[in-house]
Amino acid sequence: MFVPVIELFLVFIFTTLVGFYIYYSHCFTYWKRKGVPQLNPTFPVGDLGLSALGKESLYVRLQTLYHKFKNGGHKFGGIYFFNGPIYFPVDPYFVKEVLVSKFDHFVDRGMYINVKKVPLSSNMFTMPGDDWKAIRAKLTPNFTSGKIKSMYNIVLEMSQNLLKTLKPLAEKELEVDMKDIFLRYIADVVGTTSFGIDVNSLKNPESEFSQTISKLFYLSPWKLFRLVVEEGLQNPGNINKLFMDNRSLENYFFDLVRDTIEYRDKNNVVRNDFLNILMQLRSTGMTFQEIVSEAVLFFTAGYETSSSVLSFCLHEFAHNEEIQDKARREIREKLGTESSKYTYDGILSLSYVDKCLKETMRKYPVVGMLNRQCVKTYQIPGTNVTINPGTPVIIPMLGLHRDPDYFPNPLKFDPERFNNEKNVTSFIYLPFGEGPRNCIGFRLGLIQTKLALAAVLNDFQFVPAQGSSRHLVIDPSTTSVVFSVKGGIYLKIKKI
Ligand code: HEM
Repeated sequence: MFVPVIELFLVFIFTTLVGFYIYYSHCFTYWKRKGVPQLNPTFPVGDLGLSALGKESLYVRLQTLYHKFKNGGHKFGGIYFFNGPIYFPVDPYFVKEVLVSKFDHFVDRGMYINVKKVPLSSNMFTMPGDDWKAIRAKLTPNFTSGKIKSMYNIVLEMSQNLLKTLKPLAEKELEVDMKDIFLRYIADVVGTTSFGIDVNSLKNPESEFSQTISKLFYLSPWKLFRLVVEEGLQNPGNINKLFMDNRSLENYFFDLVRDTIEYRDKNNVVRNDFLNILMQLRSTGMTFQEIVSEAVLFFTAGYETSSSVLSFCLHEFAHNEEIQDKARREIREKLGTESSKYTYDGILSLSYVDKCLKETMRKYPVVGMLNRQCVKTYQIPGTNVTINPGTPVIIPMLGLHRDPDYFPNPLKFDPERFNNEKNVTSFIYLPFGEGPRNCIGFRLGLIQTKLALAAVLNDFQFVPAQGSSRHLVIDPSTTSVVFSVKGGIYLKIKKI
């Protein structure tokens, strides 16, 4: 009696595994059956290759897939994240279809949201359809150049703190991790504008706020494992759970915002910052939970992105002395040498610095891909193929930005590419995304990076640290959503 039970059990296990394998392999025929070009997905990771094991950056992998489709003469294709199918436009015409022309078919990002279990998971970045439209409409008037200009003094004050932090390091001509310094500068700007508190992480890197946000971006292997089991990785949008499902962070931010709001209400404090704007929106029905979620979003969306752009740009300046000198000349000629007097309009007039930043964001698109989700059956133009609602879409930004057909010699840092903006074909250069769901905070992102660059270039010179590599390489094992470099970005800093 005993032996047949074991045998039966083994047969059951074997049949289940074979059945699962057959089902899983069948998933890899999804695009072929639809008549959409696909590559050679492999069991079990699909098209993710080594990036599934953290041995190649996901953005680099997507860049490889982009070239495989393009070299095969395809303008779009279908890829697989594990066994999940993803629509993958390659040609700018098809990119534009998703982001703008047929935006109503691709309104969502398909991000994980669960307001009850993970309250911070729901915000303007992640919300679907009508909820997103409503919040975007409410918040858009608060990101105009006029509103950002009214926050300029906060940015100016932080830029002066940045100089104070760098001065003693420059006097000793030390090699400094500029990514770390800029993270602290941006934490001070975005933390102050989003939460209305003096963050002070430039002066005090060990502050409670600094410690807490370092947890926001730390992802333990255990969390990743739980995510795989609970949600799967077939949809890139599930990554949102990884970041926002953290009870202690949640408590910290809820307490922080509650205390500040109570204080401001009690003392009639009005400040030119995002928190004030969100507080005013209470009259339109915005709840406390929504206020905290949006404040945390503004912080996270501006923090790693802006500090990465700044450190990448300085890295390029260090390796291109002439470009660094030309940028400094422009700053001093147009704005003088007292950076505490630089004005909002003055910063905007720095056209060469602007080109340098554009070229930085081309070479190192801090968010290496854009994502959307199909919400309405979409027919790919010129074909009978339809994309079904629920299908995720990925736009391979790194592939486009480093495509030699669009940007010859793509690893060369050449701000002159942007001399004539018309030369930069649209829907190829997408550092802030495009269409109705582009980056709402791009003005703040640009002003805080330009001002910091102007201030530090005016006072200091940057040269490569010993042994630093010419072209920054994305850390393959990173779980960060931004283009993240292993070991920081070290530069030697000298007083001028
Ligand atoms: C240099 C700095 C920044 C870069 C490179 C950047 C880049 C991006 C990109 C690529 C997207 C996705 C756009 C798309 O899918 O089409 C995005 C979305 C977004 N960004 Fe930024 N960002 C920056 C700074 C900021 C700042 C400072 C804020 C807020 C204060 C912000 C708030 C947002 C929000 C709320 C969204 C979602 C918009 C929506 O779904 O409606 N960003 N950003």
